[in-house]
Amino acid sequence: MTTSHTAQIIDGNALAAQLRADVARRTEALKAKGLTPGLAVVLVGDNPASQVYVRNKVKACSDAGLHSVLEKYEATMTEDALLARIEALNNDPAIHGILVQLPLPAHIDANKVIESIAPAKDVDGFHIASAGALMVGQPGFWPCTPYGCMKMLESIGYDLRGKHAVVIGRSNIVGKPMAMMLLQKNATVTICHSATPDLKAMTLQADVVVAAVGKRNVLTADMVKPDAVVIDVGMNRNDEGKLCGDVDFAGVSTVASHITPVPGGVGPMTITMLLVNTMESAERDAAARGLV
Ligand SMILES: Nc1nc2c(c(=O)[nH]1)N[C@@H](CN(C=O)c1ccc(C(=O)N[C@@H](CCC(=O)O)C(=O)O)cc1)CN2
Repeated sequence: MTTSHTAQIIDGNALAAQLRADVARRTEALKAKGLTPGLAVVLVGDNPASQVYVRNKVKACSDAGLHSVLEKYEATMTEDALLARIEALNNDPAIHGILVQLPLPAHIDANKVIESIAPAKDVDGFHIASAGALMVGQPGFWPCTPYGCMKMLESIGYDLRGKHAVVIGRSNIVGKPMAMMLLQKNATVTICHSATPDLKAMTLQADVVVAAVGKRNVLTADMVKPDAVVIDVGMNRNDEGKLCGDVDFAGVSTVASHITPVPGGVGPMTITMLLVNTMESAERDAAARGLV
């Protein structure tokens, strides 16, 4: 007799809705004390995907009751002009979070721009001060995508202590901070990347796999230990043009205990954690002003 196994899906849309409802409640509480959380979203250029993301961020703010401003600039904007705008937002008391949508046009140094954001308003968590704070376990903003992955693990009551987590991908905004967050929860962490000689040998030892490479079918069923938890951060298009992740979802679902889908998994959590970080920033401001 054969038994078929299907992993439980961790539904990013449902979890995002719960977290956004909590942000909305906290926003109301802050407004009652006279402070409205505010987010500035800065877009330079006309990248079509970026236009959709910034629209979604502004809408998410308005749905949760946060104030937001969308600053859109031509692709020809100079780096100096952008730095001047960020300086103004750093000094604007109505703004608790600043995000500059990436990618930026090639003539602008993205690192320089990110480093110009005041760490206290770095709700994307991309500033070196935020990365350093995460590394040493100090308070600071965590980058939204890996932070969302941690919330997904928390949502299934997963205890990372003593577990082996394998992160595939070493980007500054997902892979590296993801590894630090898992380590902070006492997992044993392995980071794999394009120069890892035998990826399968690593993933077969993993209790948790986070795939964040940006390449289809990086993780297939034969590479997964039975009952592992699989988090898919990838966003790719298949041959039919349909959105898909880095993981062979159908195959891996027959082996894993839990899995995140694409779309509807990590993606919706990214914008949600941006709201959470903006709310935290506003709450810190309220505390500093003696309002709470
Ligand atoms: N300043 C930033 N720039 C960029 C970030 C970021 O976090 N901060 N991340 C990405 C883009 N991004 C948000 O900006 C983002 C990407 C994808 C999703 C999402 O919800 N994906 C959905 C599918 C959407 C679709 O159907 O196309 C999903 O996976 O379910 C949200 C945000 C680069 N730039």
